Amino acid sequence: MSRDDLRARGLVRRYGGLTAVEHVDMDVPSGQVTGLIGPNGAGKSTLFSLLTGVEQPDEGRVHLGRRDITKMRPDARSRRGLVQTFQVPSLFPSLTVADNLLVAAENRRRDYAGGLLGMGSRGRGNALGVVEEVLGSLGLEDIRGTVAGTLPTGALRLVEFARALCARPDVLLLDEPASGLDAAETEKLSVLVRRIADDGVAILLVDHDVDLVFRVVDRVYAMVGGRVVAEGAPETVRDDPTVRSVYLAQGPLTSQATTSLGPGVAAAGSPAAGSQAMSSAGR
Ligand SMILES: Nc1ncnc2c1ncn2[C@@H]1O[C@H](COP(=O)(O)OP(=O)(O)OP(=O)(O)O)[C@@H](O)[C@H]1O
Repeated sequence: MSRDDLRARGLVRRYGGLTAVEHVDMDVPSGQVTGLIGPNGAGKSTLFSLLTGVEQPDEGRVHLGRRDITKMRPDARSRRGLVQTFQVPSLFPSLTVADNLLVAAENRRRDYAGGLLGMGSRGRGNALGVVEEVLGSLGLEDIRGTVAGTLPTGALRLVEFARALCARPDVLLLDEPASGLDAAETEKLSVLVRRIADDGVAILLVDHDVDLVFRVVDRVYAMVGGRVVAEGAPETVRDDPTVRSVYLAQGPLTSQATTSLGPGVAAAGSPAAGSQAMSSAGR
């Protein structure tokens, strides 16, 4: 196991009589994109919250590298390199794009900051450098001075992605990053996700756009009713009989077909994840 892999074992989360996540094992290795799919209510958001620390499991453990982070709060996980994006972008609406990114860059974990990029010794100057690098690599220079609250959805989502990158993640958890994006924006996002993973970051991609997930990931987990029903290479999971039966109403699960789950299967996201993002936006 690499220093930066994320690993979950035997995770269980119950809400009263309902088991939302039932003995789930998951590996999110560095340098790879790992996908998580499943129909409405499958347990994706709950599992995501167990990985970020927003929720505590009733059973099971979460490890970041060799460190057991099961009891660690979300902000402490973030300082150790486990960074997430939110379904509702968690930006300061009255700050410019560049200032939003600067806040994220300056909040980077201290232990890492003194190392790779010399943040500890050169402080704000290097945070500015990180912001410039991320603005450039995502092609966001033109909107650097735009107030975040005035941006359209597509640009907002890219800035949210940029904010997460400014925190220099080892593990990046992406919650519905393509929600509200058009085809061109989704394509741009998928190229970026792939590039970040190729740079050695461990990425977990949770999205209702099954086509996007199958196109981008190295491995995928499919959840139904709180359990992982299939896992492996995208082509293996796509052909799994249980996965096929769950998605049958959506048409063939080919990497060419547009298989975003329709209204009968998908929802805009769980209330828990949404409220978490909203409260984060109001920091
Ligand atoms: N805070 C909560 N209290 C009670 N039940 C909950 C809570 N959060 C989630 N659930 C239930 O747990 C199950 C899994 O929900 P979850 O939101 O994790 O699924 P999901 O796969 O993310 O769905 P979606 O695709 O709609 O976001 C559902 O039956 C849901 O109603």
